[in-house]
Amino acid sequence: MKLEQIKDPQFLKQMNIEELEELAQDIRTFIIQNVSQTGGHFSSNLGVVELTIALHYIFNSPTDKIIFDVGHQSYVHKILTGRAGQFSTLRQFHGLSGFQKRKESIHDAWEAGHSSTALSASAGMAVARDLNHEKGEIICVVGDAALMSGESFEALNYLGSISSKVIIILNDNNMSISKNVGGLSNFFSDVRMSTQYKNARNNYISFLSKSNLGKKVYKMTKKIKDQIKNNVINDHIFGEFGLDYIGPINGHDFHDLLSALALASEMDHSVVIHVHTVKGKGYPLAENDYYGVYHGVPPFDYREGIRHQESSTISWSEVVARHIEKWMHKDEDIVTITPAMISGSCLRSIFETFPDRSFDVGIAEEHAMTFAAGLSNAQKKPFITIYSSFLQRCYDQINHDIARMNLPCLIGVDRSGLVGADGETHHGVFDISFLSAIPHLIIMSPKDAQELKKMINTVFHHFDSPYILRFPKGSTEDMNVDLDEGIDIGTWEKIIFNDNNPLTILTYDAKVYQVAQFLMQEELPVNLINARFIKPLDEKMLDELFDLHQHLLIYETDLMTGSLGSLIAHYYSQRHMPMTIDYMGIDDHYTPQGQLDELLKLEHIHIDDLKQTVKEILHEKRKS
Ligand SMILES: Cc1ncc(C[n+]2csc(CCOP(=O)(O)OP(=O)(O)O)c2C)c(N)n1
Ligand SMILES: CC(=O)[C@@H](O)[C@H](O)COP(=O)(O)O
Ligand SMILES: [Mg+2]
Repeated sequence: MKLEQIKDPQFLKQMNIEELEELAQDIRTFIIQNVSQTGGHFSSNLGVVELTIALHYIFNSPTDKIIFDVGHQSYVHKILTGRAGQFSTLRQFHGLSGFQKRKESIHDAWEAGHSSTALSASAGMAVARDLNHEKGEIICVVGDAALMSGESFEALNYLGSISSKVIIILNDNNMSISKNVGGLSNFFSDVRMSTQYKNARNNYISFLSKSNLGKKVYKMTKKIKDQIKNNVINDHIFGEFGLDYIGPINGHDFHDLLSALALASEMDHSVVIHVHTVKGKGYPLAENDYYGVYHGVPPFDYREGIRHQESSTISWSEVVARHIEKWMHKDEDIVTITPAMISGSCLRSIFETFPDRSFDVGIAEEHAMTFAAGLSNAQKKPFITIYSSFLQRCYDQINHDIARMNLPCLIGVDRSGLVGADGETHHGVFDISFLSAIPHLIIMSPKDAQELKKMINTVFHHFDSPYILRFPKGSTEDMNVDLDEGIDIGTWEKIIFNDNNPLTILTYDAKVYQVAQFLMQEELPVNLINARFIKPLDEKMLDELFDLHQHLLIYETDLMTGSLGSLIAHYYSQRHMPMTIDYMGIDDHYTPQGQLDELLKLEHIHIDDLKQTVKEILHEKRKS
């Protein structure tokens, strides 16, 4: 079938099971061929092909609203709702989003990117529907890992206590990005279909095969309906929450799926349908992918699979992980914690080398942070590595549980700055702003691998405070540093400095190199300071800049409000020290998806924008 011709899911209603199966095959081939070209979320989408088709078969979107938790597995939904033709633009600037997006389609009723929001949102939408006396089901598809996150539990607890109905599809593939963890995941693996439900379902399936299928597929006889209804299981964990439960069912079998969804649509109470699927289904390398290599893929040749590319550079995450691993060999009190990001944070080797001292706590950022606080309180030395954007989840834990008690730890803030294709939900541009307000934190943003390693060394030499170490997505050159080499806390570095230069640029991270290169090439009378500690500020240097009557240009690629520029402005204004300062950074809005270069240009913070600004300031100075 030509998937690009699909306008909306109505066409499904006329199909029989064989046709649905053929469609599933076509969609799988489409995803494998397209996503391997553009890059994007691969295996989660291959796993939900039949499930998504079945959902659109039984329900009527957009009257019925289908919400995908996280949204990284909504590609099949996008194809069935008329967006197959846009897949060549997936996750690109102005292109198709990698998540559900309300402005993209009337079939996208909710949008996310962070995990575990779907149940709470569904509850809100269901209550609003009932208050407005409107019709329509609210259906949310939640992965087994996303379900185990705190917010999902809060919502489950609440849903059982209200009369508004939500249909919850638990998409259980026993995988998070990598293997799923935790007690509940073991419990799910042990759940077997109750014999009673199995019998009732088998009756329904035999009814289906005798019927003419097509549109009638979900019109069950009253007898079969009652038989199944009476066997919806309540003595189950979801029963304890006050929710009905159907399953587990085979998420790649249309008979199973259609019967369970049809039944759920007949019920008048919130119900969980437990669906077993195989993440990566149909692409063997992705089906057997313990570490989540095929979860989110770069462009690759699908005939060969993802190949390791030799490169002269190394990811920032890998630099951090390897150096921490060295420290773990030296100091047995150091422990490593990740909230479900072993693969993205390059922790595989640490987990294999130190199985007793490395902890994947699942998608549980809040727990990860307070767990670290507990370890620190008991004299362990926790290293928690977490993406900047997901750090937003545990603000209170950093503030209340770590910083307030000044518990020593190292928080690695990965993917800080703009991240590119994941877009506005994932850009790590807020962390300086929200962390700089918290007392006791020491915030560091190194310019290269050498400085980063010295910072890690410094943390473990002192281990007296909570330290924040920011590093971006992408790669850098690795550099050798011994474990005893440190750096003075709160000191900045003069990269180019002449007292007579009228202008000083302050920046941090790898931008230091870009700016230095430009200044040296053009031989401009401009100073450059590596403001590698965002907190504490180098007050001695700030005072010196004041004494030298320097005009300052603060160049950031993070949110401007609350960031380094704001901290410096506050420093001078509090002391009544008048300074002329220009600021470059991201304004008060969300940055969309796209390649880094495109986004920097969009935000007017590209190195070319800096060059322009510097020339304008110097021109003004020459005039005056
Ligand atoms: C708050 C938050 N933490 C971490 C992530 C990163 N993340 C995206 S998908 C995913 C795994 C989701 O697993 P599951 O819900 O089981 O869905 P599956 O991919 O297995 O279908 C993780 C950890 C995120 N998006 N949001
Ligand atoms: C959906 C999600 O949150 C993750 O899969 C994220 O896309 C991973 O990002 P990286 O590719 O930067 O690890
Ligand atoms: Mg899963």
